[in-house]
Amino acid sequence: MSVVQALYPPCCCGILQIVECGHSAMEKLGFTNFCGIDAIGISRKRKSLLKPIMAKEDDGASRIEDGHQVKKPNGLTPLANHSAALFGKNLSEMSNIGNSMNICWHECPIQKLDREHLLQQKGCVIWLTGLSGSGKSTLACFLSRSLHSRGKLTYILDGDNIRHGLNRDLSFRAEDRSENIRRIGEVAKLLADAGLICIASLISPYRKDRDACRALLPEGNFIEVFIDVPLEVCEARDPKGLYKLARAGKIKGFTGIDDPYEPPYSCEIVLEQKGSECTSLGDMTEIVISYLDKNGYLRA
Ligand SMILES: Nc1ncnc2c1ncn2[C@@H]1O[C@H](COP(=O)(O)OS(=O)(=O)O)[C@@H](OP(=O)(O)O)[C@H]1O
Ligand SMILES: Nc1ncnc2c1ncn2[C@@H]1O[C@H](COP(=O)(O)OP(=O)(O)O)[C@@H](O)[C@H]1O
Repeated sequence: MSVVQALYPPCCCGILQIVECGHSAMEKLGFTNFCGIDAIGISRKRKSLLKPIMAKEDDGASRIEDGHQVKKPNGLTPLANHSAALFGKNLSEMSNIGNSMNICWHECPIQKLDREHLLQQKGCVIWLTGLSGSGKSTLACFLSRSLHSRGKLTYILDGDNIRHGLNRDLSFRAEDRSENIRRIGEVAKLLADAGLICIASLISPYRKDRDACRALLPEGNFIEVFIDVPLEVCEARDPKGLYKLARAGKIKGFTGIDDPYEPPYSCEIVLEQKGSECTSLGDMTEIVISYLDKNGYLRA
């Protein structure tokens, strides 16, 4: 008898279970045998859907490979590489990421391109960065409305809004801002992979955090838009009265006052003021949308 950790039911969305299967049950339930290991499956036809991830043969002993004992903390031993090859998978795909041990990436036959075809657009992230009061949230809404009217699916990730839920545990200390941006970057990546035009609108004051989000996405999928509005203008707008509080020392570490904002060295789009005039929201929207159009994001 073998113990196999496999997807059950054996399909992409199956639940990972440890299944014990013996020879007698095997035939009755249509279990299959591969590489000397009895494992659960529906039929031989569906064998390709069966993705055993780790197995421990019933002697319970751990294997020695290259002079090392191969045993995972949960007591399961990796399948031999020839088993992995049978499924077109290499055991090196088993990963430890951060604190997550023994995890494995699962592919689905419906991919980003299929979703893009359905939506007739290309999934991407428009990353709006700039000081508080520079107009990020307003532009995000203008963009969303304009794209919506062209039949394009968008979703806004607004820093302020995400801090009401997913990121409510984060403060405005540098490391928390970084974590805020990292999480939003990861969510944006998922939305872009879903085929959406994701509009992320957050101060994201540190260059390295924005660059890290860019690095999460395929080349060309991260469109950084710097809303370059001077501090004096933002401060004069002060729609929430936060600059006033920051100047009075009632808010510590306010971006632009006593916390830094690092403008991008190079980014896809810079929306600047024209002299003392603010670029109109209509013009800003048009600049971003023509960039998307010219670069093929508005078709599949
Ligand atoms: N200390 C400090 N510094 C900057 N901003 C502050 C601060 N405290 C509260 N706020 C309010 O939080 C909004 C910014 O949230 P973000 O998630 O975009 O910030 S960051 O990217 O993590 O820096 C920001 O919203 P916007 O004005 O829309 O940018 C402010 O309303
Ligand atoms: N291009 C613009 N010209 C003039 N006022 C603007 C422009 N963009 C935004 N505003 C105004 O500036 C204020 C701040 O805009 P908001 O979108 O809340 O900025 P942010 O999200 O960057 O804090 C709002 O009162 C908004 O109406």
